[in-house]
Amino acid sequence: MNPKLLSAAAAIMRYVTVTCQPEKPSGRDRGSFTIRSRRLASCTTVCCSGSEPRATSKTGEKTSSGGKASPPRCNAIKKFKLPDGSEYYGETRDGRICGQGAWRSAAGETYVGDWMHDQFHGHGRYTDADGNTVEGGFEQGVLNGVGTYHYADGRAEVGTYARGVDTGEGARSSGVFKHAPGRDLRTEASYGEGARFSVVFRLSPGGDLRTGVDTVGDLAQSAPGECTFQALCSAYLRVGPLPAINYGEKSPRFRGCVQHLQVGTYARGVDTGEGARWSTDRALAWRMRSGEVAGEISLAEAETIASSLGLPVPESIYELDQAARARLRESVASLKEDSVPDFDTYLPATSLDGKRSGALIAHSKQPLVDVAACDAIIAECEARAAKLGGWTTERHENYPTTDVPLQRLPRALAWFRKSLLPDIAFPFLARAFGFALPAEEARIAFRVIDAFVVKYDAAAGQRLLKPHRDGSVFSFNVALNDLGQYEGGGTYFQQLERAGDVNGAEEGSLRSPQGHLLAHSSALLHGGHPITSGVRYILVAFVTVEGTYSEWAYRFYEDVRDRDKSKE
Ligand SMILES: O=C(O)CCC(=O)C(=O)O
Ligand SMILES: [Fe+2]
Repeated sequence: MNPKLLSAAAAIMRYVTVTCQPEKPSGRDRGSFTIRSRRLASCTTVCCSGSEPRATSKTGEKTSSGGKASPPRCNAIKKFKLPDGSEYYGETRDGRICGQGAWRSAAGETYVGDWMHDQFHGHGRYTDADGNTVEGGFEQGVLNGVGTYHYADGRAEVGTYARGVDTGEGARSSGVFKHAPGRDLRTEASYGEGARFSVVFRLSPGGDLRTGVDTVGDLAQSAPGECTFQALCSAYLRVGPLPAINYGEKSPRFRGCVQHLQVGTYARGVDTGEGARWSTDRALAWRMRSGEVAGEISLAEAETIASSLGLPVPESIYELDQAARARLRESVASLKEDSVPDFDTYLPATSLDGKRSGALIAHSKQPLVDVAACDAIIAECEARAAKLGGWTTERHENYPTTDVPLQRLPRALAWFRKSLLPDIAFPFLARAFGFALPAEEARIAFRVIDAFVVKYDAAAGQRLLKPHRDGSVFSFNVALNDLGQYEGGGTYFQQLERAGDVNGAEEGSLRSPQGHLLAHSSALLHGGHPITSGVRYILVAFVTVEGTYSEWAYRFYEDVRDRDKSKE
């Protein structure tokens, strides 16, 4: 991601001195930027009124954690548009960007923080259009010093970065990678419990891209030297096997997330010291050395690395805050084993030790999410799709859905973390699958690894989702619109179809009215039943359980899958 910083800063550099059209200085109007930096806010209101020069930051904080420059003196707050459609709001000096300010590109990237000579310089936070964020010290447009990455898929990394590691032509622009021949591009991915692999993209001196699975060391695929991220991913996907995944069957029946593939060390601003990386669910951690994964480590070791860098363990984008966690703990503790469940169950099963029984599918009898919340999510999705070029169709391996990931929907994501997970979905999972879980504490040990809104449209785009198994332990979906808005549809389960119409399931499909929640073991063969008219929206989430239970999760998944397959 960081090479983008270079091109972004360079683009500004080219335009700002020549063409910027400053609007009336206005110290308080922050335009439409989301300004997250407290320092910026204090600067705009306190330090930089009119043309008063500013000697030091009012907060007394260091200007940069990596850059050595003394704090620049600003002389005006300006807001302007650049010819490429990007916008800047903040301090300037002699017609150049200098001091503190916020920038947003037409594609949706943002940078909030310190600037000098039209470049990111000092302390700042850059977010690319996919929601990947890096926060730390910058020097002349590249990350320098200590920094924290938050990847859009939820993984995070801390490390020490230094300038001057020139790896050639590395640059990422609008999803296109240009590579220096001979340079290795390494990616690695996590597919939930015990399911991980890494993959290398290697360029031959002739510029061909070769991809392969790291553990196999066999670089089999070749593609042109310049390709999109998607092409990188599909090049990998054609290479095929998921070496450590061992879910027993190869795709195409496995639905995982292409999004989990991340390109690492590939351009300037490379991390040069020791760092740590975490998986999305924070169940796994790796030691990072000079931008390379240097082996898996315990969570405690990763925490030690972070604190030696003076950084906290990065929070997961799906993490519950303290208050939400306390509510969840309380509501799960008060669950009564013998009360009548307010959900229908399907596919009876026993726990792995055979001592408790329950079911693998649970469907709420009542709406659990109110109409306003459902409508707001659909509206946010459609607004975002209209503004930023549509729904994604390529995030999931083999079984893509037309979806928008929740990290691109800030309001929906906040609601999901603060309300849906702790107050509705996790208690529901605890209740429905408590029989299968290996310990009491496991009832509050759920972790989301991916969440997104899917749109099925009978007239255009996706009408159905073919049978598959998800790459998580439990999956749930919330029906976001009313049954009257489409015909057909619903969540299909092969076993329900085989068993005949169980409990109102038609052709094996459970049709949920708006606001209802349907949760199931991810290992069941299931899909999106075809819709024949209208539009269907659902919110889908893939859930694992905390690392302590990974052994259990692995066995549970295999057990369900094997029994499911034996019924095929
Ligand atoms: O359409 C449905 O109800 C199922 C969706 C699903 O299985 C998925 O997105 O993985
Ligand atoms: Fe699924």
